Amino acid sequence: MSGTDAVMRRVFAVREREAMDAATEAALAGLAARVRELTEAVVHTAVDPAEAAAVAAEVAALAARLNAARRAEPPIARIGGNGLVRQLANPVSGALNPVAPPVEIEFTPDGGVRTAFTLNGVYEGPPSFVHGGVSAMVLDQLLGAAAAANGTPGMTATLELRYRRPTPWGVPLTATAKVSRAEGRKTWADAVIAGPDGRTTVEATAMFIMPVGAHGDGGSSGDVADGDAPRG
Ligand SMILES: CCCCCCCCCCCCCC(=O)SCCNC(=O)CCNC(=O)[C@H](O)C(C)(C)COP(=O)(O)OP(=O)(O)OC[C@H]1O[C@@H](n2cnc3c(N)ncnc32)[C@H](O)[C@@H]1OP(=O)(O)O
Repeated sequence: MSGTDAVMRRVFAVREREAMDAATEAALAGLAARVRELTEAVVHTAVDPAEAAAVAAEVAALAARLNAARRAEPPIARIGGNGLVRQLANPVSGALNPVAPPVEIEFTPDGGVRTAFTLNGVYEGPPSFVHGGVSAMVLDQLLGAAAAANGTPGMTATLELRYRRPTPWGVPLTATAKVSRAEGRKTWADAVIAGPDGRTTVEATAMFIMPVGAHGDGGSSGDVADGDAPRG
């Protein structure tokens, strides 16, 4: 087990969960993608009530088929080649979670993280624009990934959002995050979401705290990953 692997497991108390083979993961990712399409269709559909009721009955039957064999907990945690925990069913980035857009996070050469994504009408808040809580969720995840990429993962202690202008849905968005400071168990990071014109729509600052004991020494140090810091 790598140093980062061990720290991430302690920080997030990742328990061993039932292993998932690649074929199952691919099949469930495909299922989640179809359910995302279904969700979008439900939000936009204009079919008549009888048709909506008929489809609801079919969806209930499909849920019953899936529930015929259940895991006790969502599938989690694969440690990626970069040393970061990949949550397969994370609600922001998990390919196996239909609620997730999903937002795919990549590492940047400067030690930060970035993502390019498009949110559809499922995530609408004000008419034509993304719900502010959805932007916060995406930014929390991205900021957390930046803290982890810095080798100083933790729990979100504070998350401050500044909504500069509305974030449109249905168009390509980008978001970036980077750690600004790490002291002891605390790590601060900044992030922005930008619209297709490159203008910032939301800014965020977060502080993450590594829980006591996560480092295995009472949590007094911020250099959690030592020489094994995850970098993309
Ligand atoms: C499986 C995992 C996958 C991960 C994938 C990678 C990407 C991850 C992406 C994840 C993204 C999503 C991530 C999520 O969704 S994380 C989920 C959302 N966050 C939480 O649920 C956190 C809940 N809170 C806690 O667990 C504890 O309160 C924590 C751990 C935060 C601190 O409890 P602890 O007992 O350790 O604290 P302490 O009392 O010893 O205080 C220590 C110091 O900290 C200061 N302080 C404390 N709290 C706050 C506060 N709220 N604001 C400002 N300051 C605070 C305090 O004054 C003191 O300062 P000082 O006196 O020393 O100066």
